[in-house]
Amino acid sequence: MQLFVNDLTVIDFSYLCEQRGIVGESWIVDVLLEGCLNEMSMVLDFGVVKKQIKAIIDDAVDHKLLLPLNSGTLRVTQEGAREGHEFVDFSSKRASFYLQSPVSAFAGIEGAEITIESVTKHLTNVIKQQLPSNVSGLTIRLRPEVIDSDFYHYTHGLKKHDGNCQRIAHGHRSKIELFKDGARDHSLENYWCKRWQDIYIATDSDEVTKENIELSSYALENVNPDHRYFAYMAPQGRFDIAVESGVLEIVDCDSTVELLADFIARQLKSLNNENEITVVAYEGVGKGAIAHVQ
Ligand SMILES: Nc1nc2c(c(=O)[nH]1)N=C([C@H](O)[C@H](O)COP(=O)(O)OP(=O)(O)OP(=O)(O)O)CN2
Repeated sequence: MQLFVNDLTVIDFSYLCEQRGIVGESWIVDVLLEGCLNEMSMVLDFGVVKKQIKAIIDDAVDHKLLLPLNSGTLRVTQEGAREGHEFVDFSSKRASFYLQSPVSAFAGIEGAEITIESVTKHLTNVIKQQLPSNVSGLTIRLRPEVIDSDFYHYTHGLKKHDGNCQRIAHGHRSKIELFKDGARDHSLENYWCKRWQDIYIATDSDEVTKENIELSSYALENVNPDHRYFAYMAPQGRFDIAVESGVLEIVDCDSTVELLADFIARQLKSLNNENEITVVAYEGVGKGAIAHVQ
């Protein structure tokens, strides 16, 4: 007997890519289970699938930075890091990135690159270990949202969030809808999606000097004048990141979707003073914020 739950959850995360650098991503998760019926005449209670399997998936990859463990340009070390923290150093064709975070903010994935296949394999292995004995088969399907307009991938961290969004390098794949005097403007959307393609969004008040950043000794020897430094303490621990300016947008606000919508609206208003601007900004799949400027 087979049992399915489509749209079980959305995983919002970032990953390191040798070509693209740091990439924010959102994938919808569908689950198919196979097995014989238990004493309740069920393969597995939907309640268990929706709570426990979702929790296993969240714990494994949601709001984390996924590390391609076999990439030749990745270095991971705990030497010199705070207790329970880790340093991650990575170089890509676009830029190099250096981080310190609590270990729980990272997830190592086998392979030289992060793909739907490598993450599916990772999740399948983790979930299989925790299934009851009557469940013999598990198929995980990960898929990006179908979007018929422009979208961007961004990475950020929310230091004031009391959950996993405080992690300094998690991200989203998000669409955006922009309106000038009530009319949709696809060329403006295209401009913002190019500007924020594979971008790291940092808050100006989190910027620190090189003297105050905590990174690996390798990172401190290899940063270049183009790197900017961001760090904060949050309930889970200390977070640090060095990002090159070519892949960075520094905003004058927290990077909640409300304030990103407002940031874009303010920028557009300054260039289109006569027009009423509306920004519908998504954070991942099916949720977001709307900002209006008259
Ligand atoms: N009002 C807002 N709430 C939250 C924001 C935000 O910008 N405005 N942002 C976040 C995080 O950035 C987070 O990445 C998004 O969280 P979400 O996917 O909703 O988190 P969960 O994993 O807890 O939700 P699931 O339904 O389990 O996917 C958080 N909140």
